[in-house]
Amino acid sequence: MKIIKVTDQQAGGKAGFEIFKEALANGATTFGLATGSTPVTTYAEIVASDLDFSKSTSINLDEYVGLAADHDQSYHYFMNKHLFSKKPFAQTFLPDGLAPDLDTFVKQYHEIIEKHPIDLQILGIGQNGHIGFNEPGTSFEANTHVVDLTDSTIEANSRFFASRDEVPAQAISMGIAEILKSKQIIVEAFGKNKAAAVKKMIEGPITEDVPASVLQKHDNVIVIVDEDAASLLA
Ligand SMILES: O=P(O)(O)OC[C@H]1O[C@](O)(CO)[C@@H](O)[C@@H]1O
Repeated sequence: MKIIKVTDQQAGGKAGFEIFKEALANGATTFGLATGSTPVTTYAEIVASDLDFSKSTSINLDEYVGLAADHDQSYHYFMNKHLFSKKPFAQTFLPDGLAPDLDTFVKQYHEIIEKHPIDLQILGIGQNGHIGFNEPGTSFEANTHVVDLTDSTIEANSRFFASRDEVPAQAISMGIAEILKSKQIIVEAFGKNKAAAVKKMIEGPITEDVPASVLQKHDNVIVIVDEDAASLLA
């Protein structure tokens, strides 16, 4: 893992942007995208740039089950707001939170990922070490699947909802096996509340209890951390 330490999330956004820019220049066509508060500065840098994604494909990591694309807490809404409305891609794929048959849907999403190998995947990390919505205990062999969110994730994400009760209990997430097939991976983490998860991801044992620790097995991972998120590293 290559580690880039930055002063704050703004600088982290610039560092993430530079990796997107280089990947695009080197011919990357398919980008795996994440939501959450972490990647917003990278997306803002992309929006402010003259980079052209109009021939690119994007595939998002996850979506809440039960939220329509126009719900203001859905990840569809997030992506349109922060990126797609201002920087159009040729085609974008996101899990359908309202898919009538989730079992069929997750298989179809897996086929989409197989058909469009991801050149560059951006990830955030949950305080419990989750990547995408792959919670602790998720098999490293898993492909796209339906996840029961843990209390800690529901609690962490409740800050975006009017109340904790409104946070969906389930999500659809790309699986760890699919994430690991990405040619290059960026993990961004900012703030003290990510420090323990960052330490376990980089220095801890590789264990399904800390999903992000599996990234130690990938040969092209760049971790972008601010001083707070890096504060527990050796
Ligand atoms: O960036 P945040 O809001 O801290 O969330 C951490 C991670 O948890 C998720 O919200 C769950 O998918 C990811 O999108 C994100 O990378």
